[in-house]
Amino acid sequence: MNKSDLSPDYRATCCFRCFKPGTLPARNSNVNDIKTGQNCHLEGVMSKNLSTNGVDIKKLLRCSGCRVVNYCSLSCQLQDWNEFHSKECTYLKDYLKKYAMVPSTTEVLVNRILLKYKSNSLFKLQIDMLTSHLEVLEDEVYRGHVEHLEVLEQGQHILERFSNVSSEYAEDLMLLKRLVLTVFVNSTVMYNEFLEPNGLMFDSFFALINHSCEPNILAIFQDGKLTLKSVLDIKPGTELTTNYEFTNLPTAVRKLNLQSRFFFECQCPLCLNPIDRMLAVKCAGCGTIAGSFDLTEKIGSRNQLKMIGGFRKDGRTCFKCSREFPETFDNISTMFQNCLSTFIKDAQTYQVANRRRFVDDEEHLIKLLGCNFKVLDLATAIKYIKMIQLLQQCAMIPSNFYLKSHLLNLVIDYFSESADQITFTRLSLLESFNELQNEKENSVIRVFQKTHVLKSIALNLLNLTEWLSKSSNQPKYQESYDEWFHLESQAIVALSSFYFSLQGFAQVSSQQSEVFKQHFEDMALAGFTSSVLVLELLGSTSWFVESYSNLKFQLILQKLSLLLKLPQLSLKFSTQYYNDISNINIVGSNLSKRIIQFLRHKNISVTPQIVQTPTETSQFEIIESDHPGWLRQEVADRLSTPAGSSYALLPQYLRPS
Ligand SMILES: C[S@@+](CC[C@H](N)C(=O)[O-])C[C@H]1O[C@@H](n2cnc3c(N)ncnc32)[C@H](O)[C@@H]1O
Repeated sequence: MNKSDLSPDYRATCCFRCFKPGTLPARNSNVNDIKTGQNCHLEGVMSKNLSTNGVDIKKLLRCSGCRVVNYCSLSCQLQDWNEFHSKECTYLKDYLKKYAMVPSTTEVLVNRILLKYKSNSLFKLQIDMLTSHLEVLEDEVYRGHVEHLEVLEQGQHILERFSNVSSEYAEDLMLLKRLVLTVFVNSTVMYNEFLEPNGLMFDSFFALINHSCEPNILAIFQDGKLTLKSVLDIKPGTELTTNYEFTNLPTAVRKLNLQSRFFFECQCPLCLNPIDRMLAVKCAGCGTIAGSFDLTEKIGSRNQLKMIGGFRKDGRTCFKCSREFPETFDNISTMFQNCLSTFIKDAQTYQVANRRRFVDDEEHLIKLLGCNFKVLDLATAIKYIKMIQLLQQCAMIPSNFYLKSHLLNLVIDYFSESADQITFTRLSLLESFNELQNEKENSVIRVFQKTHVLKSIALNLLNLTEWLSKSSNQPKYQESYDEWFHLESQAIVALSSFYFSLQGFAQVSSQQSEVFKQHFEDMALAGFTSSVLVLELLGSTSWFVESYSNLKFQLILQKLSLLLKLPQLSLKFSTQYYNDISNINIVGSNLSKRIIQFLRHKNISVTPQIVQTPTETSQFEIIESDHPGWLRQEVADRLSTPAGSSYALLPQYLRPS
């Protein structure tokens, strides 16, 4: 769940009924218009499987009545027709006609809920029970809360469109308003097997589960079904909690997001802890947290890294185990500060805030900041908010593979002038990759452009693979280094600062630093980081296995060295680099297969380990019942079995201790 996921349109990527991946029908595809006795409109024929670079994706069938929804098969289309679509088809058609655009996924969902609400009394009862926060939003005071503006604006748009399309809706605006809010507060973004978002789900029982930043269950979507997995041992009677917000964001960011989308102040132990574990510096020896950055404090102040007694007086020795930190407290603080400043600069450059007009509105801003930020002048405060937004966007790259697909969306949103100028799906990336292979003949290295992020990344990947195929130093890469860095800077700097502040930096003792330096110089890091970014963006790889922390550290050091204007390091090719690449753990990524093919073609041997996405353990379907208490008890009872070993792929913080 994330507020930015409220309204994307997923219909072009999967079947509207079973969520199997697919692509839109070709515009001039064969039309085979079959009308059944039930007036079901069918357009297109099931085409041969598209096979691009080994990806098999079916072309979808489009309903020729509304031309809005798509299905993978006739059977899905008929099922959907019987349950919902026959009742919404005309409405969607009118909508398309009136607005020359298709309604967002949220709108379609609200419409379906409304239909069921009116025809099913049990469902109506369940919906009426759910939290909508309508009262809060009717309250003038809350309307001034900037963090709710986005939700309010979206809600308002939906209402306007609904009532413009159909007079029926205009008659019952109050109900519609409540349903819209109910959907906002209670719906969940679904993910496909590649962990890419592919729809919005509403389940009146799942909606009863509260949030925790340390949840005990994880919602998984498979084959159109919602499954709950325990991520901790759960004793019968324990309240089930899931995470509405990404749990590995800094506390301040999590809280802001939860407040703005779900209207509550999280009081979980993690949020109440003054130490923000996402911004903590830990001792590599004993794990003691030596300090933690506090985003609520004034930017520009040295006090940003809070001392909490983990360092001895010399500022670089662990209080508990006497291990020496690689840097003094002050240096760490300064470095972190520098990373943050870069964020701010980037944010200004790309005018992220332009998309969030309210940030520039002084009055709103002051309301948003409230008393916590009195110390900030307005200009600093604006910078601060921009930075928070960037953190939100960038902080989610590492460690949690459930975030990758989300990042993908953010990247589209962030880098493109208009989100629909670029379709950043796996398929399009692969296509661009091919396209660029030809372009590469001319040795063009593109400077990063907003609308060309996809191509730039693909090109970087191409550079990387070419680079890998040669054993000598490549001076041209040295020349293009700045461009590469530019391309990656937004995401990578964020990543660096986070990992630097997390375990990465502290894992390196001073004894190791020489070794690292050598290793670091030896690595073709610019290429490396590109490849990681690509793999990460594809959302289908877990990070690494053996080389995990090591490589991550390389990445961090490199970026930090640039930020801190340390001497440029030469970028030499090394066999170590191959080894590291081959250690990447691949979760069925087609792009990864493509890379491997490419590398093999260049006579580079790679033996990736294929790891399956976690599937089997502790799966329980949610079955409709008329009593929510039943759900909790039943599921809690069943989930009391210890979480099994198949959780190895879960993010660390979700693993049973
Ligand atoms: C999906 S609903 C969860 C079910 C809700 N508690 C109910 O009884 O209808 C989301 C809403 O529950 C409340 N909520 C969920 N988790 C919470 C938490 N950890 N602390 C406070 N309120 C929470 C918030 O009001 C939020 O908007």
